[in-house]
Amino acid sequence: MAAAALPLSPISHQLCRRSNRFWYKALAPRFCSPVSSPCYIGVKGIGSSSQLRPRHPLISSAASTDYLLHDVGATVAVLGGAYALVLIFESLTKRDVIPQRLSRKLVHILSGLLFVLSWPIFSASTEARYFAAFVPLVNGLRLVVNGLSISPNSTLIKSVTREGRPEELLKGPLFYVLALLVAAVFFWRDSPTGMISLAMMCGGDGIADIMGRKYGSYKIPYNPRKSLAGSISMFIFGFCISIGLLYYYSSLGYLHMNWETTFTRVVIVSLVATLVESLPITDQIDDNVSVPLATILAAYISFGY
Ligand SMILES: C/C(=C\COP(=O)(O)O)CCC[C@H](C)CCC[C@H](C)CCCC(C)C
Ligand SMILES: Nc1ccn([C@@H]2O[C@H](COP(=O)(O)OP(=O)(O)O)[C@@H](O)[C@H]2O)c(=O)n1
Repeated sequence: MAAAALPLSPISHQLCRRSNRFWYKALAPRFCSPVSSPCYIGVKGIGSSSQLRPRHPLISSAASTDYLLHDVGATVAVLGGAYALVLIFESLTKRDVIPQRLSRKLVHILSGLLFVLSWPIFSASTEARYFAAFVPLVNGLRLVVNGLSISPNSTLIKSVTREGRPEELLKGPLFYVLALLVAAVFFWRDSPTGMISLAMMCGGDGIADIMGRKYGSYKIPYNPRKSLAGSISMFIFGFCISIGLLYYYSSLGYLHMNWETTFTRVVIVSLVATLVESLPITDQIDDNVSVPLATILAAYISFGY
């Protein structure tokens, strides 16, 4: 059912823009596509003016077909990239080019960041985010199938687990791909929140392990299992990658950042993520849950979308 256009006052326009943008964009994009026009009150609720309109009757089925073929192609390409990435690092580990532990962390860092960087290859369709999210979904299913030893794949297990036990796939790695899926579906490429959460989980948390193990002699007083070097590395690397992603998506026209305030906001969000990661809660909640969740909360409060 198409939404009904009801012009709203400027204040309602702003309220509508900020208060419903999140849920409406994530859950109702199949009914709407971006235009500048009055707010809408429709079956699914209120959507902000710069987001929503019923699918235009003049958008031809040919255009929809083009979008569909474009997104299917992009999905196949990114799925192939994911499979190749794991294979490459498994091969490097097999040939003793790099140690297994470093290989796993590099997969941790590169998988999510390359996934975020791949989002612009998907179409301008409002459904494109779901095609992108299909990639972590397939990899999540792959982790479950292998984690339950239904059909164990030694390449995946060697490249992604600490000790080579299949059931390890059902913890950190599975939470990791679920975080990628959430970022794509609920935030996508026109919100800083999802990309910053992945910058901190993939880049920040990943480098913390590498630098912490190598230079982490000075331990954190409240958590002897983590070190100051690891946390400082997470903050710096996560901040830099976050700014890099925001600049990347701004330069492509998906984001319009106020850079005078953005740096400060990303510093605050990076500090929150680093503090949460340093807490002695790993036995209760995996870093691949606590870090993205804390980052999403901090970034959504800070940026508002
Ligand atoms: C090793 C991984 C997580 C473990 O985290 P932690 O326990 O060390 O904190 C990463 C697992 C990656 C997964 C097997 C593959 C994910 C691929 C991704 C969905 C798409 C990447 C596409 C890109 C173009 C390569
Ligand atoms: N802030 C941090 C994070 C990790 N690390 C080091 O990296 C190792 C693995 O960290 P972790 O338990 O968070 O590993 P993942 O859950 O990220 O795979 C720790 O045992 C520390 O040696 C650190 O020194 N400082």
